[in-house]
Amino acid sequence: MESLIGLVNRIKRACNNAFSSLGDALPSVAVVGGQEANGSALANKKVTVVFVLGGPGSGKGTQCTNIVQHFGYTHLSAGDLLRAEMKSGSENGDMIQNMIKEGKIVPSEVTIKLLERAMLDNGNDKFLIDGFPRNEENRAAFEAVTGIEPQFILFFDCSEEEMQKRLLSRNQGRDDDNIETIKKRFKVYMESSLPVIEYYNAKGKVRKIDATKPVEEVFEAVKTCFTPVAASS
Ligand SMILES: Nc1ncnc2c1ncn2[C@@H]1O[C@H](COP(=O)(O)OP(=O)(O)O)[C@@H](O)[C@H]1O
Ligand SMILES: Nc1ccn([C@@H]2O[C@H](COP(=O)(O)OP(=O)(O)O)[C@@H](O)[C@H]2O)c(=O)n1
Ligand SMILES: [Mg+2]
Repeated sequence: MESLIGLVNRIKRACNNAFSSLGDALPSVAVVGGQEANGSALANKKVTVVFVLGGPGSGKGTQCTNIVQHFGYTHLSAGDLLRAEMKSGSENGDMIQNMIKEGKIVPSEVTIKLLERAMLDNGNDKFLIDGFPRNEENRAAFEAVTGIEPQFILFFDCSEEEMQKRLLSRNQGRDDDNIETIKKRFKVYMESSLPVIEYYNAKGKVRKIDATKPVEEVFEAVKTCFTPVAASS
């Protein structure tokens, strides 16, 4: 018997033949992991995603650890995934290392693959995606590839002075926590990442938190963003 995918593709071919004068051919259905998907294996896994955004050193990672403990999400840090990929000896290792050292944003293709794999490999269906999307290319590509619309955006708003102080005393041996790279990261944040936050703000999806306060106070504010969601699910 003809498979569903075969049938869909046959119908599309027929439509393309019939309407070829109308322009681009319709895309074929991709088969991922033996299942039908729209270019992403995630199309078959229903997931809830919260994007955790804010400048370098604003406290994203710290608060994600707290959220995981209280609200059952799985924390995926785009930066951590890229650093692990770099250390794994991947063919993209040198490129990732250079981008991080320069404070630049790694092409979406690489980061999205890592995020997709992490979500598929994890049994949980609720994810905090920390430090992504960091520019318009990240945002548009993630939406196009995965079809995932974030539940909301947690935005840690912090002064540059405070973020710089925190980064310089983070002590995690990171190549990019030096004053030269920090300045570059702040510039990329202002020019490329803030517009993404503004994009979601216009859609009413941003929960803004004053992140200059001490960790415990920030978490009190964070809790108010999650409690209604947790109670209703
Ligand atoms: N509210 C806070 N007040 C003071 N220091 C903080 C606060 N939140 C995080 N830190 C510290 O600042 C540094 C950066 O925090 P981190 O969570 O790694 O930020 P991000 O992931 O946004 O870069 C870490 O050393 C962390 O312990
Ligand atoms: N979506 C992302 C996230 C991080 N990165 C790279 O990884 C670096 C560190 O990101 P991070 O999220 O770990 O940094 P913090 O904001 O936590 O300090 C960034 O400066 C980028 O070079 C990226 O290219 N694309
Ligand atoms: Mg971080």
